[in-house]
Amino acid sequence: MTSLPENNQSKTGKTGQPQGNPLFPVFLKLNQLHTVLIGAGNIGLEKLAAILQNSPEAKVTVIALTIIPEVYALATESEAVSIVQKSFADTDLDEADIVVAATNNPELNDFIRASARSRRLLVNIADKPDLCDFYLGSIVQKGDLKIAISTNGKSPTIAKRLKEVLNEALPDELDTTLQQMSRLRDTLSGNFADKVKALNEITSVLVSGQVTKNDNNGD
Ligand SMILES: C[C@@]1(CC(=O)O)C2=NC(=C\c3[nH]c(c(CCC(=O)O)c3CC(=O)O)Cc3[nH]c(c(CC(=O)O)c3CCC(=O)O)/C=C3\N/C(=C\2)[C@@H](CCC(=O)O)[C@]3(C)CC(=O)O)/[C@H]1CCC(=O)O
Ligand SMILES: NC(=O)c1ccc[n+]([C@@H]2O[C@H](COP(=O)([O-])OP(=O)(O)OC[C@H]3O[C@@H](n4cnc5c(N)ncnc54)[C@H](O)[C@@H]3O)[C@@H](O)[C@H]2O)c1
Repeated sequence: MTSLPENNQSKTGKTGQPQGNPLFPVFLKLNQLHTVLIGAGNIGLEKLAAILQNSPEAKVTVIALTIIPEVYALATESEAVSIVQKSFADTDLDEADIVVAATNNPELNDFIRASARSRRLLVNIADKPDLCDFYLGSIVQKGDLKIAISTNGKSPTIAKRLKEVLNEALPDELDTTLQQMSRLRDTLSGNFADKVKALNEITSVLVSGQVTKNDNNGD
């Protein structure tokens, strides 16, 4: 992707590491967690679609006063999604593990955030960075490979464009390589350090630069 004009050089911090996005990425098993999604308009639909595209078996309860037909249609594709047509109440979070809100009411958003935090639940209020404990990312997927992109909220549009660039650039064969490596990993014997060494030697052809010291720590 080409830079826009006046692109500044990235800064580095005290440790020499690049400064910038301080968010810590994680990959959640939403089929084992209960997501409560409040709001079922266009933005609620986008969030539900993003959840189900990534985690088709995600357990989601959608709570909203009005529900657009597309949300019903999407919900029928998954047994783990249920829809409750009602006004949001604090107790709707009693069984929740994680909360995503997409309502058109700023006071309600504040109330949902307060309800979630009082239960120590992580909450995302769509498009309201100040109210979020976490952001949704733009996702590139090739089989078992998944890359999540965040711009630290600076430009979701760039996250989306970068996803498109990477989707084009990454070969579909990458997943074949992943499956082969997974099988090979299962067949390797010896101690942990030997296995890590073997796996790094086999994959060294994938990178043009030198093997770094971190390649041997097995994390
Ligand atoms: C990645 C993605 C994931 C997803 O939502 O699934 C995502 N937004 C996507 C698209 C998108 N969102 C918006 C546009 C219109 C263009 C524009 O405004 O830029 C487009 C582009 C489009 O639709 O074309 C509107 C928007 N979004 C936020 C604000 C508020 C603000 O910035 O202050 C406003 C203005 C609202 C207004 O003006 O009222 C905020 C957030 N949006 C985030 C995620 C989080 C930061 C992620 C990061 O760190 O980069 C964060 C902070 C919180 C959150 O919502 O989680 C998804 C890409 C899907 C894909 O890959 O295709
Ligand atoms: N639609 C867009 O393209 C867009 C783009 C950027 C930002 N936004 C913002 O995102 C927010 C959501 O947008 P939208 O288009 O999905 O709105 P929407 O009006 O279509 O949907 C809002 C949802 O919130 C629900 N809701 C409201 N009060 C409720 C309550 N007390 N209890 C339960 N549910 C309740 C409604 O029933 C509805 O399902 C808005 O604040 C909007 O300004 C929308």
